[in-house]
Amino acid sequence: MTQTKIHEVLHRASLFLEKANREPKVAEILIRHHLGLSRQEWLLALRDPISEEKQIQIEADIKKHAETGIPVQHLTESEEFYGRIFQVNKHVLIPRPETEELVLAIKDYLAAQTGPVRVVDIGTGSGVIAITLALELNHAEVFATDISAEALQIAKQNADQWEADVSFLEGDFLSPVIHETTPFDVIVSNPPYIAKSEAAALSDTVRDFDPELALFAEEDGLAAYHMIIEQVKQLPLKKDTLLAFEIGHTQGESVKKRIQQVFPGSHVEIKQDINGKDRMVFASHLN
Ligand SMILES: C[S@@+](CC[C@H](N)C(=O)[O-])C[C@H]1O[C@@H](n2cnc3c(N)ncnc32)[C@H](O)[C@@H]1O
Repeated sequence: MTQTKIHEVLHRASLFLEKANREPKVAEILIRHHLGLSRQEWLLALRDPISEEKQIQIEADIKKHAETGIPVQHLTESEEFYGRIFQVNKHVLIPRPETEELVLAIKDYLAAQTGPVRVVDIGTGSGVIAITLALELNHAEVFATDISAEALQIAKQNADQWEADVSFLEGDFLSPVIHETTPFDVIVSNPPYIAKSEAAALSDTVRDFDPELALFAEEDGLAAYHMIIEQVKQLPLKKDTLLAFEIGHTQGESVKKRIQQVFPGSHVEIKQDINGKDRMVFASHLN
């Protein structure tokens, strides 16, 4: 009897997902996960036989994903961010590629800085922004807050795994660092920014699986920005302190206007992502 090959399972699973209106690429990710294959090993292994036991496990996950929309990252409990694998679970937002662009833009902003930098990441979730900045910047002192104790637990595990030095603090946006007396160089946040009214239009993969706390905000999705901007006013600031937000693509002008109202004379720039959509707001000269 000829044994089933990996590429045959891939073909079958991809077709199944396509018919279910799901992304066929998920098949490769799940098969690699179950077989413990890296991207490099994958191509070489495609013609290898696969055991019946593994086929059953893979098919069960493919079916679950097709039927419920459960994100592949929840099945593998991991996601790559900025070239590193991070643990994720139902308590944290699955990190998005747009947020990698935010980290890159912050690195660019700090490129000329030679000394140590102080960073606070607000609503850290899985910790990807804080941990990546701690690892990518020279001599960074990094703080990260979240209101979710469960999210902070995952963030701490990720920091331990990557040996990143980050102080994680539980609390409301900037509250845990509000009494700091030394100014931050970077105040960064990818806060919840989706309006509740948009929930129905979201894909089930997002709406039913990312934590509500990570997705939705009042005031048409702007409430978190408003609260954070008010809190920034209470912090000691330097001229080149950067306030960096990830935003929903329609929110740039509203967030910019609010920053300029609270900090007249500030320099505020709306930045686009790789798809040409407004995705970040960077503000400096806040004092
Ligand atoms: C959009 S997620 C971003 C997660 C992570 N920074 C990322 O970019 O993948 C927003 C995060 O803000 C947290 N959050 C929501 N409300 C908060 C609040 N009032 N204070 C602190 N964190 C909050 C959520 O728990 C969630 O982890």
